Amino acid sequence: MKTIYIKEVVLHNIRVSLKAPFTTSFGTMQTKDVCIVEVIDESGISGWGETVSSNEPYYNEETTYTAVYMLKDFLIPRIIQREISHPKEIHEMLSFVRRNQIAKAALETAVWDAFAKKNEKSLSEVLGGEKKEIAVGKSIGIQESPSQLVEKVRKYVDEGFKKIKVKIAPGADIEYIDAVRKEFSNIPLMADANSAYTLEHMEHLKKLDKYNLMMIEQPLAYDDIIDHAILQKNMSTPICLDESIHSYEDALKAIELGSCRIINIKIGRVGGLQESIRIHNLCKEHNIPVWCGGMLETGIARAHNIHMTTLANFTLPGDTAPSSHYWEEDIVKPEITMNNGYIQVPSGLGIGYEIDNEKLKEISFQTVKINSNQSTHPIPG
Ligand SMILES: O=C(O)CCC(=O)c1ccccc1C(=O)O
Ligand SMILES: [Mg+2]
Repeated sequence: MKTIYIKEVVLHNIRVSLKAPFTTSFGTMQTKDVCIVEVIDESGISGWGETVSSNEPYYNEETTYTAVYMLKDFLIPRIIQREISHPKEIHEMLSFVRRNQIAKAALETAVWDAFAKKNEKSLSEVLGGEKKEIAVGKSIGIQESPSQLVEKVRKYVDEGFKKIKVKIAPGADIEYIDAVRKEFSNIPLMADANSAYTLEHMEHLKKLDKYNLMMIEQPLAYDDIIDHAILQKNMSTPICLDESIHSYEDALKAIELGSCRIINIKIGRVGGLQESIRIHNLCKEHNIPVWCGGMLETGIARAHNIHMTTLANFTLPGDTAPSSHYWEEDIVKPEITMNNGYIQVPSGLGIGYEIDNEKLKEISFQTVKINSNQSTHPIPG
């Protein structure tokens, strides 16, 4: 495989607006700032990544601007003007910085894209993926009433989505799930609580067991794996962890403790594609199915998600809805589309979608070019 030399990194800061506000137990999102990371190698190939954080540290501790800061002052200086023999090395190279996984993933995924392009392969090929198409699910935010939720679910079932995920929180849970199940007795259905409950709610959460849900995602605290193990022993619905899993080590401990039976892998949350692959392989060995979570990404990070989902143990549909479900305008061409609940994996080089440079320029409010280590901090290596 050809190595790449990282000549320059360009940070394009953009602001995007959702077509409709998205409400979870931790808040409502309408717009967000995204830092698009462009890694340019010596032959002029560009690889693309993005920060999948939101502007507020409510899902996890990172925000778009903590990520931008980490990228500029620590992460880019570590890899700029260096030869990279394989992108799987990046995670280790960036490990001198504790956590900040979303910032690391934005850079690491861009290097994977550039490396795949340099070697004239699709991202899926260099990751070792197998599927040519991936099954897609839809994540639905908290609605005003159960009947409004039922209408949303009807719309997405009609569009062909292979899994319906409903956000829940205390006060918007049993009634909502009950209404959906009454109307759709057989659809693949799950709930995501985004850490809205504690063990005090155990008897309440057990009421969900009768609805034949595929899983309940992250019911308890964002950093917990102990209480989840207790809850899992007392609930028949499989627990899926999202927020609690930041690394291979976290996944290993959660599996050993019995904290979950399914894991949602988000490239941003675990610090990149290499760590995602390690978690995927670990889960495969332990018969833990995985699926690809979403962070309301633009087309760039969704493309990474699509390629990652081609790995064999992504056996459940992911939160990788088509472009038209998110932003007023996407920045990839052609936009990501779905057919009967499947997205065809692009076979072009790297992420396989072009960046709409005109649009990117139009919506960038700040562009920063970095082509040398200008950090005032000591950077190892
Ligand atoms: O991108 C998507 O469609 C998934 C949306 C979603 O559920 C989500 C969006 C932002 C932050 C956290 C989550 C989550 O999976 O918990
Ligand atoms: Mg989640």
